Amino acid sequence: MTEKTTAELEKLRGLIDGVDNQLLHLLRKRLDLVAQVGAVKHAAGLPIYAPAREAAMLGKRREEAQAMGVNPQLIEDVLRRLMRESYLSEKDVGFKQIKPDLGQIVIIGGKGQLGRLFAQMFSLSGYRVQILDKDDWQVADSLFAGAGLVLVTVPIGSTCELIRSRLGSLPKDCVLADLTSIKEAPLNAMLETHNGPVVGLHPMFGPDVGSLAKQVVVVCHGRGQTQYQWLLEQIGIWGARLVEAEAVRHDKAMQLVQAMRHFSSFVYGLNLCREQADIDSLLEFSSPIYRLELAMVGRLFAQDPLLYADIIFAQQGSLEAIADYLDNYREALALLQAGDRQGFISRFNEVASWFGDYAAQFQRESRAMLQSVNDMKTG
Ligand SMILES: O=C(O)C(=O)C[C@]1(C(=O)O)C=C[C@@H](O)C=C1
Repeated sequence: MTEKTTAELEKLRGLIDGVDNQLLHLLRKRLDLVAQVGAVKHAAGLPIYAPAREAAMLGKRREEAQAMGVNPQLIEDVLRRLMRESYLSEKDVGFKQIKPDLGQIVIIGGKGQLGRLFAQMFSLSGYRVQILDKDDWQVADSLFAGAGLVLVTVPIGSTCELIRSRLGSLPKDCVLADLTSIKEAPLNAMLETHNGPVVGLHPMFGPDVGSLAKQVVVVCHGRGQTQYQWLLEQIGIWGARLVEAEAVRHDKAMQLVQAMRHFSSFVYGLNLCREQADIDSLLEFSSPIYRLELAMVGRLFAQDPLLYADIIFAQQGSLEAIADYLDNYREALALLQAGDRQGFISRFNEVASWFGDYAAQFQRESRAMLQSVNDMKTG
């Protein structure tokens, strides 16, 4: 590089540093304003996540960006990242308590990660929360006596047995709910055991989400909705979207969304391990999509095997869904073994037309994800 080039670059980089510093000051200002919005919302009991405001704001900023010769997607990306920060900061002021006159909340299995997250969210909303873990059963009766909600979040394998053997004498108005990732069996166990209000919930996220804004919680109604409506509203205040479903339909979807998905990630990892694949080389040669896939598989093995065993072994139907998957794998492999390129292409087209417009939608969505995977690269 010539001295002139170095000097020019230095000067321009100095100006960029100045602009970035102004951006930082603007960010600080925005965070402070959002903190004030958080306080106003807390007082009024409004949910963190305001989709209509977000859509209007993004639309306006995109238009303004266009007029200024700035890529509209750039301002949208920046604002979406900023709003993620807003969800976290609004959580700091706590949440409006929808049912102040509720007795205490007892979380069975509250020392598990998901249990701890819900305990934190209820505490941030002003409720008195008691954790009942496996060694605490001697105090269970006294905790249940004043309970307005008993929330079960224990491993799937022990959920129904625990409900039937331990929860037969809750106060009549106490809401009984669970967070199990299958719904039919636990819901039936709760309905048979407790005569009061019953609802099944399935949070469709892991315990490391940070904020519940935009996360989905599936709701399977049991009995006495008017008595647990406050719980649904409370979850809405935390920013989550409630999706109502029949337990049977939910469980069927989980065979694909969870059991089959996790099982194939498990086998993918098992295969890499048995092949003694060199992860460093894989990463070095990886395209963004491969890196994303590797991250998705690898993250499974950073977690508790019991959790995944629970999910995969929970339903007989999952075994069938996984067996079907294996059949399709074998059939596709046979095309390869027979050198049947045309057969492969015609299956591909069959699947593409089945996906229809979703294929293009998924391509658009994954493009943004892949770009952020690439942005994360250093060196
Ligand atoms: O305007 C609000 O209601 C806010 O909470 C602020 C804000 C933002 O960061 O701009 C954050 C979250 C909402 O979903 C919408 C907008």
